[in-house]
Amino acid sequence: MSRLIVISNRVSVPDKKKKDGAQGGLAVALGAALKEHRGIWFGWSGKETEVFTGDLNMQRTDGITTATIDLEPQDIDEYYNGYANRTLWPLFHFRIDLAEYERQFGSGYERVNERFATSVAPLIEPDDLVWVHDYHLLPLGKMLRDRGIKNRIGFFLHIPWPPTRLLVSLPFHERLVLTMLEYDIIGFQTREWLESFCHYVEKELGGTVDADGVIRFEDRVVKAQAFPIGIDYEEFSRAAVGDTARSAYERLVQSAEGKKVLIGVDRLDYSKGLPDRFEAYDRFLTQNAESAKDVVLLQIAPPSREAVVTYQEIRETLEGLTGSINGAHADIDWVPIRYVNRGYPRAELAGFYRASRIALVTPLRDGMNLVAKEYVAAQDPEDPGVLILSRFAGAALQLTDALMVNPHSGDEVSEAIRTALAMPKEERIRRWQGMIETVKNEDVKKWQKDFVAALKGS
Ligand SMILES: O=P(O)(O)OC[C@H]1O[C@H](O[C@H]2O[C@H](CO)[C@@H](O)[C@H](O)[C@H]2O)[C@H](O)[C@@H](O)[C@@H]1O
Ligand SMILES: O=c1ccn([C@@H]2O[C@H](COP(=O)(O)OP(=O)(O)O)[C@@H](O)[C@H]2O)c(=O)[nH]1
Repeated sequence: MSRLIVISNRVSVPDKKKKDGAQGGLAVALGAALKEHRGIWFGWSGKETEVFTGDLNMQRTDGITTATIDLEPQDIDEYYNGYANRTLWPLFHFRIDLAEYERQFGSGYERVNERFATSVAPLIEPDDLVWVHDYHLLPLGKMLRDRGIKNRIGFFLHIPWPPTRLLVSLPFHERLVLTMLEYDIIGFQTREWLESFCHYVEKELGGTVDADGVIRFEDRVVKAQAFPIGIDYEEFSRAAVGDTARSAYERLVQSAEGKKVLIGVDRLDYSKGLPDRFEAYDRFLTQNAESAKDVVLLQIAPPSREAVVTYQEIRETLEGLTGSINGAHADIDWVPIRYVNRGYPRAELAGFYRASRIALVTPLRDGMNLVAKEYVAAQDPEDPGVLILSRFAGAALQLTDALMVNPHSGDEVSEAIRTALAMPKEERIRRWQGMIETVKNEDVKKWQKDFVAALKGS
């Protein structure tokens, strides 16, 4: 079997003993995928160094070999906080109002991608398959080609691909997309993002795309395809009935004192639609005063990308909203929102999910959203809860039995909460059965198997 060289910005082997567990979906999925293959996971250590040396730190953790490099403060500022998270992330999540186009972000992004290429190239052997991940590393394939790497190289985008009319607002958009045509295969989470990419290639670059997603541009032939990512169903459903999950379940059930729990679990990110969600819940409490005290919202929101101002602002907004909603509705023995600014290990989350009658997964845009799938996987088949899901999450294309909402509409979300609370058990079971098959069958193992097969060209 060929070795797999996985390259992503963040390298973080899921550590069962770690207390916070808030790695984000990409790290969780790649940890699971790499356990299936021999190979190396390469990327940034998450640490700073005064002067970039390119020294590799190789480690073997939990059956996975990792190779990491440290970056200079200026690199982190311009590449990770800058171009990746102040330019591409907002633009790709349809927030051109938040996207910042600073020239030094672009040059920092290219410099760090060059540094990645120089450091990882010597690790690549002739038969290896190379798999690059996410918006931090769009041009890496081209930089590896420039260093003589002839291996099959694939790229997977974990976030949405924006419509052409938005993407063209990015200075040098053509140059960036042209570098992507050096990959052999490009994967997207959904058909929608795939189609947007193909539209750009045809309209802006003048390339051709055939019915199988084969793109032709000058001398390049690249295959583009959708590969919806899943969770490690086997591991997660095992964890969901383990001791940690059971005590987390008990803890939440006891503290809820008979109230129905609504749960949200999201990195503190403006793309997750948290202010709209809180406002919709506020509306629900106001419009349903008689049943308001029968519910409680638990929002777990670990801080994310804290050096970026828009992330500091979303934190302030939510603190203000939580205070005003709790102030307006609370009583001496009841607080409507439990807002928790920390992360929990997934085994604990599994218990919290199972103890919750409703999950509110209402991002304004999301590449996939693994929390939605984890919620479904953690339910009691005899008495499952209801998933309220944004139609703008990648997961909505697969979990069609969820209660689908427009997250921008407070009325719709408030109404969905009412419907979910009143939903008869038979309907909850029927909807859950529709979703669990997808979560189980289209899991992370299938995702990595399908992508690797396409990467091999088989
Ligand atoms: O590494 P961070 O900056 O802390 O951010 C965490 C990850 O966020 C994004 O996750 C995406 O990937 C998930 C799995 O495919 C997907 O379900 C979700 O919709 C995406 O938002 C980001 O794309 C990752 O690179 C980050 O590591
Ligand atoms: O306190 C937390 C919050 C989140 N997560 C995990 O982080 C991932 C979030 O992935 P998702 O695709 O929903 O969103 P992302 O953060 O990657 O945008 C899921 O596996 C969650 O279980 C976690 O382990 N602990």
